[in-house]
Amino acid sequence: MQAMLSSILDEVRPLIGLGKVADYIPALADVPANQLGIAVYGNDGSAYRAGDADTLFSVQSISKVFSLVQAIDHGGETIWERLGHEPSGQPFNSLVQLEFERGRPRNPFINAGALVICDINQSRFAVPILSMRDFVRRLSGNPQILVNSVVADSEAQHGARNAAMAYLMKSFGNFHNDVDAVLHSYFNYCALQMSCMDLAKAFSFLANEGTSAHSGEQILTARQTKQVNSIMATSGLYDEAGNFAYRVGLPGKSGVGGGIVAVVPGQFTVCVWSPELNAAGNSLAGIKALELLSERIGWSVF
Ligand SMILES: NC(=O)CC[C@H](N)C(=O)O
Repeated sequence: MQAMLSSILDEVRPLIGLGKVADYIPALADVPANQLGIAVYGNDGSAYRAGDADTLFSVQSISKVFSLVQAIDHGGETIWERLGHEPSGQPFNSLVQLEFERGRPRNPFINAGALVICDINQSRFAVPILSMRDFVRRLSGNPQILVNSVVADSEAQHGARNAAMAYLMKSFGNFHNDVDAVLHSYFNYCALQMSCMDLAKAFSFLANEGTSAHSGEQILTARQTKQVNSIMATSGLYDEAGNFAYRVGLPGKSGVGGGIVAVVPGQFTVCVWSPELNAAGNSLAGIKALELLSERIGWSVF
């Protein structure tokens, strides 16, 4: 595995320069584009890493999985009264479908759906940002994980589109808390800083029927785990979810910080990071690395 990860990084490195680092959040535009890392965490506790696997980066939309798991943990099936679990076929920050569908987002991994999930969590936790931080620390086994407030503030200053989605949903009665308060939480969740290894460990319960492979803690039931993985497989990469299924064939979740986490159920989780994105806002070299990995291990969920 170790040799395989190093050779995959060597093969995808030439793609650096062909994508574009996210710049609509100004603090992300400063991230050096030539970084590349990969980490694997096995259900047997084995850990493998190559490249910049321990460098911290902004998790961005990967945090949408943590928010969803918190909401399921509290509300179970009732959360689906507020949003769907269908692919959207639209960019992650699209407003068009939301108007047509009367403020009910297609799924929890596009921004509108994540904002509804954050609204649900806002009603539950006294200090939602601290609850999230502690949850992620527990999931990853790393008590040092922090939010980068420079990134959160930078996004808040350029957050008009997310605010528009939240207000549109409020106009349809599908948003219960103060919009600014929920946006503040959402931007802070997105600005969590983690490494590939932190994220691979944090997602390990999704490869292990709901139980964290490193702590033994049950996070979700096996049935809920199947459900979260299925939404990752159908919507984790927005309007590129079909292409990701076709090329990689694993449940995955991306973020505009350039990270992608993928789950090999029953075996391991993998996180790859390369900051340059393709037109859909997903890591260009990251997708290629995962495609090579799934080919080499000869395994996919399809
Ligand atoms: N796809 C992403 O990672 C988007 C997250 C980003 N914080 C936003 O709301 O636009």
